[in-house]
Amino acid sequence: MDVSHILNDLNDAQRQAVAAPPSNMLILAGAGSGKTRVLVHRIAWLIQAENMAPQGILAVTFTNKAAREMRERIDELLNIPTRSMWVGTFHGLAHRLLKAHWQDAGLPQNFQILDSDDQLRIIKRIHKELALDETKWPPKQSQWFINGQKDEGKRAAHIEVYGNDLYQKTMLAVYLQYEQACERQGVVDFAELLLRAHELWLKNPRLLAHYQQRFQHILVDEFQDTNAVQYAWLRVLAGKQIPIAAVGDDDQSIYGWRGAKIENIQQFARDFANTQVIKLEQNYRSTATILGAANAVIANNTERLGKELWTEGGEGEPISLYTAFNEQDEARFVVERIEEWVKQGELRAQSAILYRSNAQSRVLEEALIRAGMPYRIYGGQRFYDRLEIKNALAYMRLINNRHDDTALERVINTPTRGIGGKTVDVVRSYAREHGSSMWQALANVVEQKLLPARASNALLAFVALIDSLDSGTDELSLDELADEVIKSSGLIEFHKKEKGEKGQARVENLQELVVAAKQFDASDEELSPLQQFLDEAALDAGEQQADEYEDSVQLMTLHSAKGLEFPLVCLVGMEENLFPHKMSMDEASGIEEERRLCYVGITRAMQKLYLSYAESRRMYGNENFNAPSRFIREIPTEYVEEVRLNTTISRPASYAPAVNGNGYDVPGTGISLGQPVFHQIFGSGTVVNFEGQGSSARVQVNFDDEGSKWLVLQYANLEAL
Ligand SMILES: Nc1ncnc2c1ncn2[C@@H]1O[C@H](COP(=O)(O)OP(=O)(O)OP(=O)(O)O)[C@@H](O)[C@H]1O
Ligand SMILES: [Mg+2]
Repeated sequence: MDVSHILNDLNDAQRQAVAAPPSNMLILAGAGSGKTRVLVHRIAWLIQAENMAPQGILAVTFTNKAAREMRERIDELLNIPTRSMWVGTFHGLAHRLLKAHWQDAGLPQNFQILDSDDQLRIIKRIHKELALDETKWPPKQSQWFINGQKDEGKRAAHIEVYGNDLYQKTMLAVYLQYEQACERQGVVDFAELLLRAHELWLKNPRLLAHYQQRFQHILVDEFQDTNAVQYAWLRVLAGKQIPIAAVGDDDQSIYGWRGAKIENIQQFARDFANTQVIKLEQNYRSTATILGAANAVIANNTERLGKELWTEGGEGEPISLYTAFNEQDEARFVVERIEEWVKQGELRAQSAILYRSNAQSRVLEEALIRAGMPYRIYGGQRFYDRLEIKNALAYMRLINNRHDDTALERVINTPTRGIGGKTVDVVRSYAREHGSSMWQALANVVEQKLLPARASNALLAFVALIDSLDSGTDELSLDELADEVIKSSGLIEFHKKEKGEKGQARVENLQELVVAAKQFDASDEELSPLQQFLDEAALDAGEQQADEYEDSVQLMTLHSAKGLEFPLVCLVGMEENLFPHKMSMDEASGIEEERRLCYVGITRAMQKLYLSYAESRRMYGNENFNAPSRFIREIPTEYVEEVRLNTTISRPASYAPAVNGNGYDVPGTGISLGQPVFHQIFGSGTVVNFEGQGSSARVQVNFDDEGSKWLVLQYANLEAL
């Protein structure tokens, strides 16, 4: 068998890594040096040259998308079926194991994955039951505590409270109740997936032995961001016999806040015998200018293992730096640059806008919409995270498992069907007192006449609805069921009646769910298609969005950009307090993690990089005046060119009479573009456009929940926020 093609297009160091005899290996190298490429070629090599069976390969990637791409690349290189290969994220692989061995893992067969919203909902309820004051004990803090403990491999039973520490005592009480609630409902949160998968090895030596025989090689990408449980899981699985190849870059460790441990890199060579350490030093991704800037920024970090990166690539264009007047101006600038890019015949999909916080996306999205430019948010408000989709899925979850209280609470009165908060309270307390699910409690509460007749009837109607939907599941295909659910539940009618674009979008999303169900490929014969669909929805969380195939600008947070590359990158919001983030500034290690995030951002760019910051920025309803980010100063000036534009926005300081639609202030009204406002009916939103002036002025407001509306200022009674 000719294997030479697997070694083509690799440099010497890469080739050495790809073709090495199977052994423990650590590839430690900077961004764009071909780590992921080496991993893919290594797998192909192991199969073709070392005769390993595809099912002997276990590969861990950082996202589901990366897993799909890895499989495709191997298909291309080898032209053999790779379905039996295990490729996925830690969470995906853990889920697969738990589904296959639910009994050994102590889980119900139809256990559900709990996403972070639903997790918070359960924790809120526990806080209520424990009568914790929400201002003193924010549920988010408990959520953070619980997940942090699980990431460290600790269950409530493992936690010792020292002395009379009120914080620890309280957190432990919440954690204990939370464990019970999850157990009762048969739900598993993200951190739990990993923890259970790890315990599965420890509790079932025979099962472990089975997988140790099956897998002949383990490979891990983005190793610098593995947390304690993930590392322990790998270590136990690998044992002394399975070689493991890990690739990573300590300078790109950006999930410390979620428990990732850079130290795992140093630990690796100690824990895995005869580890061969390979360094890759040539960058193939970026121009010399971009690489020079990235190297200069990261050089300011003290805690580094130390690596060199060089490129044969040319100098390329300078990095452009734009000082925007405010966030609207910044968004407009970025969109114009991308328009220019597209005019030169380039693809939109080759351009990316990267930002530190999700909340920054809205203004950018609005500017893109105004310019009629398709865009896609990668890893942001994902399809399966959208409210209407989660509601529809909750119905399906309830059909699948009546004891899923979280799903029940979500939809019992959505859309409204006369089951008020008080009724739900009665059902909830009943369930709690009797240690039953809410579904069981429903029947008892009605039977024992604990509620007024009207409330009881409403509950009975709800029970009948779910039962009748369920009775159809055997005959209906998955998409027919989804269609039936969105119709019979009243969800689609409800959103149709909602006015504005948002309602329309929600209706479209629900219809899209039926399409998704139709396209769904239920491959596991042992589980019902519904169960598999729900699992996939919860796990994949819509990394694949509806418009994936349309040529669109890519928007994402810096965290989601890891491992990706784009010819054109716009890195926005380069301001102190925003990036580096305010929350990180108290500790040196926090700043270093932000700097690594900046290094990740810069090194995503292949040809051209734009940096921008806004002198004033409205976020979360406040106007902020932040200094330019320190990371800008850390880039040597020789790489940077400042952009000056004739901006059409006049600054309030040098107030000039505004022209319709062009100026900043709406003349004679005290309202300005970009201003957050509140409307009695439509809620909060932002002024994005206007016509006329004074008492005849009309303004266009983008409401957070109600979409965009034109309002006559005089009658709208807008409250400036
Ligand atoms: N020997 C090579 N010849 C040509 N191109 C290469 C070579 N090695 C890598 N590349 C290209 O360089 C780019 C970066 O490679 P890759 O994504 O594997 O780097 P990485 O080290 O995984 O980066 P990151 O740290 O950002 O994940 C890719 O476009 C890849 O195809
Ligand atoms: Mg990579």
